[in-house]
Amino acid sequence: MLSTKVTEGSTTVSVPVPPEGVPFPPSEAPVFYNPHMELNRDISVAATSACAKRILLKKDMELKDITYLDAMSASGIRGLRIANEVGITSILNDWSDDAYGLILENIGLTGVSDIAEATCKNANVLMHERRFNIVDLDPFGSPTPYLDAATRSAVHFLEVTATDTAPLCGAHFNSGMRKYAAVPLNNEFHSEMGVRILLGKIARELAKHDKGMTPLLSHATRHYVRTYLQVKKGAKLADKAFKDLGFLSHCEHCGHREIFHGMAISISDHCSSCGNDVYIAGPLWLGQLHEPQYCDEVLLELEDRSLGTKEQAKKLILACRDELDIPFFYDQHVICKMIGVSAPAMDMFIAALRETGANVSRTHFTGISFKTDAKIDTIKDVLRSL
Ligand SMILES: C[S@@+](CC[C@H](N)C(=O)[O-])C[C@H]1O[C@@H](n2cnc3c(N)ncnc32)[C@H](O)[C@@H]1O
Ligand SMILES: [Zn+2]
Repeated sequence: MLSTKVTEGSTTVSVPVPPEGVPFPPSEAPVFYNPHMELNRDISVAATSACAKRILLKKDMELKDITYLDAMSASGIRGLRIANEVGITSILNDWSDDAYGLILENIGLTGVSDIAEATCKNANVLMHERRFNIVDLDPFGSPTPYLDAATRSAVHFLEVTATDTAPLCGAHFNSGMRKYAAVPLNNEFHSEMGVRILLGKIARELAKHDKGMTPLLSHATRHYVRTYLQVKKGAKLADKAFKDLGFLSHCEHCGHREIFHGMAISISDHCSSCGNDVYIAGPLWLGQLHEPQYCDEVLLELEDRSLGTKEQAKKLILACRDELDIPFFYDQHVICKMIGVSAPAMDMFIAALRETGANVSRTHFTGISFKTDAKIDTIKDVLRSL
């Protein structure tokens, strides 16, 4: 295998050069490496370090005794960065022999053999056999085939990437139904819907193992969703998580949205604002996507490090931290089109909406989106007035 050295953060590993003519990202290359996921990995290093510090606050253990499973390692770059840049023990697993060989080579290259272990197993088998303080899933496409084992294996934290955004966001409806057992809506806030469908699925998988979850940070970036969850054992905590599951209705006629907490509930299929038929999505996670204090911990970690995507990462985490805890956003351009006005500058619009007494924030999802507790009619009145 032709290889080249890449450095991310303070870690250098060997990665394959994809054969000529192989489309990018090179999922057909002997071992996968996607340079466009550096942002994802930079944030993972900072976020996992913040998780490790939280474990140390509660447990009498040393940093190197904390275990982090990189369940689908490929070249090992993610887990090796965690070992090298965070100092906890990484278990680097991949079922491909080519990947396993490269992981062994990279452990030597990075000089972390005292806190790195390579395994070559089906991730599901490994996660059913062993428990880890932190479990990280970074599969091709959907993480759903691994969630039963991962939610069983993760003792303190679970980190998940999903790149199957088309099923999650409603563009591939049947596939989304099969994988997530949830109804998505392919509308202007589908990206947030995708995050909430993924979290809803994880909450239900954790509940099977009598575990509850607290989302610490979740973001939809480019072609993927990434989430960091604190996991806690206890049937009551699992039951509590169910209170954060529910449904959302969306009226495409007037733009009104409504949420319904719980699984055994009755939902009107008529808009309470204009009376037209609504679309209903769910079950979704309706609770928090981010814990502001954790976001601050991650920001501190980012500040202390030399990272290729540092400024981009900080901007993203700040946007997540400052987002209102409301389970949907509005797209300013969609509402403007609905009422036939041109879109005003976002800052001016947000200031004017705040003057009505409403809470308003931007979101990390898109530059033209906002969250608010104002009613749709108030939003429209403000847009008409500008
Ligand atoms: C998206 S890549 C991982 C990328 C890597 N985490 C990174 O940051 O560069 C997915 C990897 O999962 C491996 N894989 C797929 N299914 C697996 C399974 N059931 N068990 C173990 N590894 C698996 C593939 O061989 C591939 O190397
Ligand atoms: Zn309506």
